[in-house]
Amino acid sequence: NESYKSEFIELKKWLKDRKFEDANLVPACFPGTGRGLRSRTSLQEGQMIISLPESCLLTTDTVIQSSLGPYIQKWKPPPSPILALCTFLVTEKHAGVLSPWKPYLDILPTWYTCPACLEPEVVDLLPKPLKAKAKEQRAHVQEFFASSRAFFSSLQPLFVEAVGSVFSYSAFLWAWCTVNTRAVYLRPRRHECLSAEPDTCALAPFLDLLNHSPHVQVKAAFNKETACYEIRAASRCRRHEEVFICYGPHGNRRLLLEYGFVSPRNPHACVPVSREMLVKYLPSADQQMHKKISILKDHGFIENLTFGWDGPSWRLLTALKLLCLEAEKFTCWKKVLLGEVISDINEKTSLDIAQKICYQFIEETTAVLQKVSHMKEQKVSLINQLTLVETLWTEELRILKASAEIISKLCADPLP
Ligand SMILES: C[S@@+](CC[C@H](N)C(=O)[O-])C[C@H]1O[C@@H](n2cnc3c(N)ncnc32)[C@H](O)[C@@H]1O
Repeated sequence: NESYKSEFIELKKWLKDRKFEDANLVPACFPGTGRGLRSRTSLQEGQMIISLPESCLLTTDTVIQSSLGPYIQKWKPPPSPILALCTFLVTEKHAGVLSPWKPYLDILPTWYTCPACLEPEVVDLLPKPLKAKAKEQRAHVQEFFASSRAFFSSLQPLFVEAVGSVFSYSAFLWAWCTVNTRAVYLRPRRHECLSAEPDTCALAPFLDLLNHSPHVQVKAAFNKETACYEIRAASRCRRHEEVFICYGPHGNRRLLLEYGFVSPRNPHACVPVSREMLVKYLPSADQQMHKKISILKDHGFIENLTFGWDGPSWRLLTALKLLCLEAEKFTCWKKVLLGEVISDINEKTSLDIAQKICYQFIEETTAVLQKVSHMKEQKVSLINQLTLVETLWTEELRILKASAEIISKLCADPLP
């Protein structure tokens, strides 16, 4: 239980002043998921989990009505909605005790584990496609910061200190991560003084203490009639247990990229197979290989080929069956895409290749895990970041092992 902590007592008072009171949800620290909210009572399907009045939400309306408003209205080209929110967070954090948002700012994390915040040597340990996206994210935030500097300079009259010291890269990165990992979605709004990019983010104090579970369902939206952001349970929650919401049916790579965490036993998690890996174990002398690959491309079968908890995906097996088609059966390619069995040999060869790919992945994953474990011993300061990466790979190894077992069964009895 964390509700006795002074920052939560202050937050509760602040929320009460804004017409929000909740006796059921209690901030607490949970093994595995960290800080979140616990329910004092059991929650039934359809029951309201939380209903947060509009007066508690931090949106671009809040920013425009603040002392930043006139500066935003003057600035050309108009700042984006995200820039407005980030600027507000940095400004209010800097204001300290003078900020009316202090009780909320005080419960925000002081650091994040989004890829943009990870050390380059940790990013290097990520799976290749995720590594590329992590680098893109970092480059995006750096470029966003660099291109916003002139706007920050225009705010100098609001500060005693040099704006450069208030709007440092680390302060901006913190604000960007706060918005990106915690904001809820609101229907797009439009302000003439902001750019045309979608203005859909709102920070929702207290409500944003709810952690994600891929196993729950909720209904969340702003209710115009009650003027509250409401979340209703779509599945049951037992009393005294952590209350979860679902951020979306995301796999672990996406959760890490967007929110900086990984969900163990995530049913949406999978291990993707790249194009290079798909063809690696095929006979190189196949004259029809180019044609086969262009058929796969034309029919959208080259992306999203995965190993999952329940084995190689249907798409992966179908792509492999087409790539393994014997020369004399090539004309049957349409039937393959429709899921028809062409021959025993085609079924067997494609499964063999799926197995080889899976075994290679298992080997590679085990090697990375060893490297991470080594680094954890040597770089103690990076332990949190390394543990995150380790959890991702450990989950992927579990998925691959589950897939390998299923393939072995299918190999023993390909046409049950
Ligand atoms: C909206 S906040 C939820 C509250 C947050 N745990 C806190 O203490 O402020 C979202 C962040 O919580 C963490 N989180 C959410 N669900 C999680 C989970 N199932 N496991 C671990 N961390 C989780 C991630 O850091 C994520 O970026």
